[in-house]
Amino acid sequence: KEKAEITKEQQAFMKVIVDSYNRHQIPQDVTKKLLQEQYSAEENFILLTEMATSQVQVLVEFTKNIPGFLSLDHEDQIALLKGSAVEAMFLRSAQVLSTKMPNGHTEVLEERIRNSGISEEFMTPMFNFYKSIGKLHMVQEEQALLTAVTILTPDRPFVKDHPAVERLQEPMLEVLRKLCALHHPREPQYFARLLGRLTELRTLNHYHTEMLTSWRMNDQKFTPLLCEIWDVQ
Ligand SMILES: Cc1cc(Cl)ccc1OCc1nc2ccc(F)cc2n1[C@H](C(=O)NC1CCCCC1)C1CCCCC1
Repeated sequence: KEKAEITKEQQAFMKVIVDSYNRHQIPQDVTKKLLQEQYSAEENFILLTEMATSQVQVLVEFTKNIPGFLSLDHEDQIALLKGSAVEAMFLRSAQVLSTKMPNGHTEVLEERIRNSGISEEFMTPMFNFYKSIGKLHMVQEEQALLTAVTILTPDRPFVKDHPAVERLQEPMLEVLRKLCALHHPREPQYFARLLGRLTELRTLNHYHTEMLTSWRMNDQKFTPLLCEIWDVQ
């Protein structure tokens, strides 16, 4: 019995993370802009760098609210942020695309993304991921916790104190497991499928530098923050 119930302290814990996630939602201005018109590859690249730059800043604020994060070794805090920022961007992009929109808007958005300047070879893995996230119909709490679980992945490059990160990730996974059972009672494998998406996310991480350098334009410009996060320039 007690295994399934979300305890009082888990509820409090989850509230901190979900409130912070909601406070830091990227305003849907990227979809509004993309729905307005098909921009050139150059304009789209600038839009991406603007959105990505603000998303990283938002991610840092969200991460600071994760209970216990700020008591981790400072270099490990940086390593976790650097190691998860791209995955968090793709996760956020997937969540934006799977948001319910008026009829036909999602199709237009997909079309604009397909013609944005990202080279063809990355479309399939990217949209496969978006579709697989969309099919999960995650509730907000699940989205927030999945983002927190992604950030607190112990085996990122340069993380020294793995056990300390695992100790923070474990309670997060426990609450997420209970949430999945609560919101998807008829899908006992839902939690496992959710975690399976994190594996797909890592493969997208693998492509990201090529996605940027192969963008259909010359001499891409990056903000200093993105040079850190995107391993470019
Ligand atoms: C995240 C990411 C990383 C790399 Cl390397 C390459 C590409 C990419 O995003 C693709 C991508 N998938 C999307 C799905 C829905 C959507 F509304 C926008 C999406 N985007 C790009 C974007 O603005 N993403 C930001 C969304 C908010 C959080 C930070 C990132 C737009 C940029 C303008 C040209 C059309 C693609």
